[in-house]
Amino acid sequence: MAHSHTPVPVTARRGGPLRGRVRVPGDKSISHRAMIFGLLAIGETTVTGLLEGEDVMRTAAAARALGATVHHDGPGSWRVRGVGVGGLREPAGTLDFGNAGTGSRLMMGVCGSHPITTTFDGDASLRKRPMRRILDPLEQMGTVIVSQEEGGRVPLTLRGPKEALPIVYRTPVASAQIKSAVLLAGLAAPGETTVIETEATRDHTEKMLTHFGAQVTVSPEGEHGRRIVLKGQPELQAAPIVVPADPSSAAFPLVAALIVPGSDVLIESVMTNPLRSGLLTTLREMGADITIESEANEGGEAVATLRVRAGSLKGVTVPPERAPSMIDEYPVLAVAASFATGTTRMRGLQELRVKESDRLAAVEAGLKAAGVTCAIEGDDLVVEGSGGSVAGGGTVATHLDHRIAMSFLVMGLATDKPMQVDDGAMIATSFPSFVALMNGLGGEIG
Ligand SMILES: O=C(O)C1=C[C@@H](OP(=O)(O)O)[C@@H](O)[C@H](O)C1
Ligand SMILES: C=C(OP(=O)(O)O)C(=O)O
Repeated sequence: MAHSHTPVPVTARRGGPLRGRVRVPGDKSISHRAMIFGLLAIGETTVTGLLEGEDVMRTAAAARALGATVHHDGPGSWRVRGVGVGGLREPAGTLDFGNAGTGSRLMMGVCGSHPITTTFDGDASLRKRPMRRILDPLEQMGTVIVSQEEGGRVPLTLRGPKEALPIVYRTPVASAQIKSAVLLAGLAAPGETTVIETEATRDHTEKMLTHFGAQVTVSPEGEHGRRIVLKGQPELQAAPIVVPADPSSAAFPLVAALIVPGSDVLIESVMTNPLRSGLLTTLREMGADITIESEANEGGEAVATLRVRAGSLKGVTVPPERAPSMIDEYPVLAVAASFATGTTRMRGLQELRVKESDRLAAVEAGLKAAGVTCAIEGDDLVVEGSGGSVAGGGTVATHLDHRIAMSFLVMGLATDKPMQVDDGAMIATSFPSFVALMNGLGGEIG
């Protein structure tokens, strides 16, 4: 599959304070799931606020290939007419998920429990990411792995059983993608499918299963975990979906406003689901000036308008059990930590090694390119804060990783010398309007 693109270098430089009011695009996790639930429901699902990033568009294309009718009515507004659980059509070609771990892994769960053969592929980043974590439970449910690249990588082909077996599955690592793949596979199985997680991860799949009429029970498991039980073979009924603004995207203007002196920014209606809010907790512990201007509910999720003002930050230790609730925000937290006074230790980051890039290594290299002292110690990242002034001036290798690109562009808005990233093309996977939005606040990115 041809995936080469011409790298687009992008530079960020320090200018005046950031000022204004913004709303970031719809949540990526919920947007993928909107397409997937739309496909699996009977009737027409309407979606508003959908993230129209490349990752979600891949999931929309896969939903079409599996039999859904997908209409785009206007910005963020979509309609999906589904085929129902059990009704998937065997796709004519390979399902190409590009850069998207979430889309590919959740769809493996969907397809793997249906009696069809499906081939999954993606870009050079996705081809490096571990899929065994999805294939293992699927094999227990009766899926045949027809072919796979070494170590369970894409391209890979699945053949689903006539009727999937329900399982009880304890996720080996804290991962909403594993949990969701097993629950989505369990939809096609008779009886109860159970997922047990030791650390609670984002709960969008459970909430949307309930919203679409499935029977799901969630109970606590140990100190931080959950047990989720799904009754299989429900008839999912189409239901409207309102996608709230993505806290993982909001993290970029948020951290930028904290580190660019004199900034005062309002970020509208950001989803504050506690399983996604670890960054807010951590930044507040660091002394960040973040206040809530208003609170509301959008599509069953709490949202809040955040007012963020620049100010001094202090280093903190981030406990490992907080990782699931801020997993994608560590790169930009490391940027904030570079400007803080004192040391920030982020503990238990092993999962960062298997994201779009090895984010532990990419963050360490980027911080060093900017003149920041940092180290990886086991699974921890330790950043020595500069107390406010960071040299910058380096070029950061982004390794096809949108969050690495955006994090170091945010950094460049506050460093003494500009920061360049080698390729900004992947920003379009999750936040296509990033550069325009940041520049609208007064940033100098281009
Ligand atoms: O379920 C989801 O929507 C996601 C789960 C997380 O991945 P893991 O499940 O691999 O931790 C996260 O990093 C990803 O961006 C989105
Ligand atoms: C890890 C991420 O996404 P995915 O796993 O869907 O590629 C992310 O968006 O930071």
